[in-house]
Amino acid sequence: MTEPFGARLRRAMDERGPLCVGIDPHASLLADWGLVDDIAGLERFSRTVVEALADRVAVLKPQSAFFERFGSRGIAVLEKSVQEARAAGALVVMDAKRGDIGSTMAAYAETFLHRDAPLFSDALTVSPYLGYGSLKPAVDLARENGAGLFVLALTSNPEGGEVQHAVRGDGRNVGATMLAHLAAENAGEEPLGSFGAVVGATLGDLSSYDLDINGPLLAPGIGAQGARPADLPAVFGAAVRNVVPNVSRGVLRHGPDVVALRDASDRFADEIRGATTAS
Ligand SMILES: O=C(O)c1cc(=O)[nH]c(=O)n1[C@@H]1O[C@H](COP(=O)(O)O)[C@@H](O)[C@H]1O
Repeated sequence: MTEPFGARLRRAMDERGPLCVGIDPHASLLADWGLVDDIAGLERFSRTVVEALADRVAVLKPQSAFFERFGSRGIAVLEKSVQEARAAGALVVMDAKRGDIGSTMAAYAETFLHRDAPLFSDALTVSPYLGYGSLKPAVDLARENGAGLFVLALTSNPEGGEVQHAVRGDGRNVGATMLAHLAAENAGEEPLGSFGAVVGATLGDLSSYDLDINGPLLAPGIGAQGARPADLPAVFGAAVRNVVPNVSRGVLRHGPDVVALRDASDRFADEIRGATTAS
């Protein structure tokens, strides 16, 4: 049986530190790197990030949208990036934020979470806002294939609150409910469950939430969205040990020089280590 994602992630976090760097080939970043906004530019950008970072960070997170905008050739670049990043030792979280119902959700799951699929990734970001239960085909297939999910619970963007902070009849808000579902999913798993939550590092004090889901907390928002590694202990409290902080533009803007990308990533990794071990 394949080792579950949660166990593989825990080991990677212990060995490499918890930083997740995004592969987000924005048109503006391609321009800053002196690349044309075309398939060759996309290919060069992604290859450079993988070459620079896949052997040192725990997780790389390609943002599918930036590849999809080039159509089938963009998807081919995404496939190659995922495969090369995994071969170099990074875990890959595919950021595609999929969410659908029944057999359609099952097809999305087959796309990213079946071990034989060309886009197989260690984990996938998913949206539970068609109802947490709609994610069941993805949960099941992830379990079968040793993969994981990151479920959008409390997102980093200010607009997220109108859905996620909505209070239900039982007095609990929607985001807290998603965390509770994940805690149930991960119950009894050691050393860490495979079903994570996305919880923005930008959100300030989250002590009113039970973040103890026995699973990873993907924390985007550091760098370009204004959060800093030093904020992590105040935002996450004791759950900081399970936080996978994500930085995309904050690292990528230092390219295309491979050494500069590594230095930027190492600086974030050091700051995160300093902030989270001091807590
Ligand atoms: O699921 C995500 O990764 C995600 C969730 C969220 O709440 N906020 C968020 O910014 N993200 C993603 O994290 C990355 C953040 O990029 P930067 O703001 O450039 O560091 C982007 O790929 C976003 O799509």
